[in-house]
Amino acid sequence: MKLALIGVGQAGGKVVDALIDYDRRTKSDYIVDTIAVNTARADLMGLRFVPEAHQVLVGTSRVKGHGVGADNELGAEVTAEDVGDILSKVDDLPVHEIDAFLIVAGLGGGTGSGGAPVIARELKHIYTEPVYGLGILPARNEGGIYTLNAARSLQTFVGEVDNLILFDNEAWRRSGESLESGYSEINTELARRLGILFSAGETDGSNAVAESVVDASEIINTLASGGISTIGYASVELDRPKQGLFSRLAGGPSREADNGESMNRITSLVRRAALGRLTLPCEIAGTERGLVVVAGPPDVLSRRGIERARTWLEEETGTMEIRGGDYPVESNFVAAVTLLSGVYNVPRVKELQAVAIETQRDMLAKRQSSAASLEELVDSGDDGLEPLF
Ligand SMILES: Nc1nc2c(ncn2[C@@H]2O[C@H](COP(=O)(O)OP(=O)(O)OP(=O)(O)O)[C@@H](O)[C@H]2O)c(=O)[nH]1
Repeated sequence: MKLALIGVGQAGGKVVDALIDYDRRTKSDYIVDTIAVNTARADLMGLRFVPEAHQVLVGTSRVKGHGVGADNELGAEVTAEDVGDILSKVDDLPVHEIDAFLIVAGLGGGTGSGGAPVIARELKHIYTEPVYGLGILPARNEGGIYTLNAARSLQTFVGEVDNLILFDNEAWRRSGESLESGYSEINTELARRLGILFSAGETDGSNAVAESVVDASEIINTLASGGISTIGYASVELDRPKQGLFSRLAGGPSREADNGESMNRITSLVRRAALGRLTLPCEIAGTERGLVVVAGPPDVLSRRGIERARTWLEEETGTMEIRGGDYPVESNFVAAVTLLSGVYNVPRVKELQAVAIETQRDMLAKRQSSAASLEELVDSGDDGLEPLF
């Protein structure tokens, strides 16, 4: 499946960088083009793979290239004011080659959290291709304002995109790591999941052994549930010599994969992917739609294994809309990716909303009490001075 990526804010840009890096190293080739949008000049300069010509600095007349300091209302305003500059960059992309847009942003800050929904709304207005979001939730220890931003942005963003894939930093952070090296590792994990999912939909059918390959329409139909999605992943190394890193297969041996070992490997991988650490932890029962992709060398891609895993996921989620297929690649591992779309039972989102309501109430109370204190202070110094105006 071919995508145009738009990274908004610092996290958005860095994650897009990580996705491009994975795409190039593995030759998965699902990214057609990229754009990075920011209010901070320094963040754009830090990008490694999004070329300068594809970068848009917004809000210069208001924030002079210094960012919006976690003020997501300001992030939304300046993005809306300069959205013409972003749209003219999108206009330069080969849109006829893409299947969808993916807008990537951290939802806890100001630029990505405020700007991403604005860009989504404009793209949906102009283009017929689906517009998906990839939103990153802040970790708990980032503080109230990040939580409040994320809760508000989530509500707006999910309403503007065709589907919002979420990644929760809280579920992925590890103690004892510096913030930067921690982010770099989790961005790579995220890139691997999206890389396998979206490049699976890129298999062109020329492959003689690819009998049940996933295609772009299956990904689009799965995401068509709307709402929020989460992605699971599990992999196992094969006991055989390494072959390349992860390159697409062109032709290959005939399929002799339906033996018990290959079948069991696949069913156990899919269970681990769906029940292990998801990009957004949630209860999988009640999921609206799902997709299972199993990637690996064709001689171990058991179709019966994938079918069994698909049926298992139908039972676990309680929906009949589980699609499944394989993705033949040269590798010395087998990997399963599960895309669960339209998930509702998400404790973290409920928690974010509850904390955000409390933070908003606290902020309002503090604002009122500061206003009262200031009035008291000024009044107490009543020395007969006339106010200026
Ligand atoms: N996974 C991941 N999350 C990140 C990364 N960098 C920042 N974040 C998260 O993204 C959130 C938003 O931060 P930024 O992207 O820096 O904020 P911004 O959108 O640039 O907005 P302002 O800095 O306020 O202008 C933070 O709360 C972090 O949770 C990253 O490299 N990877």
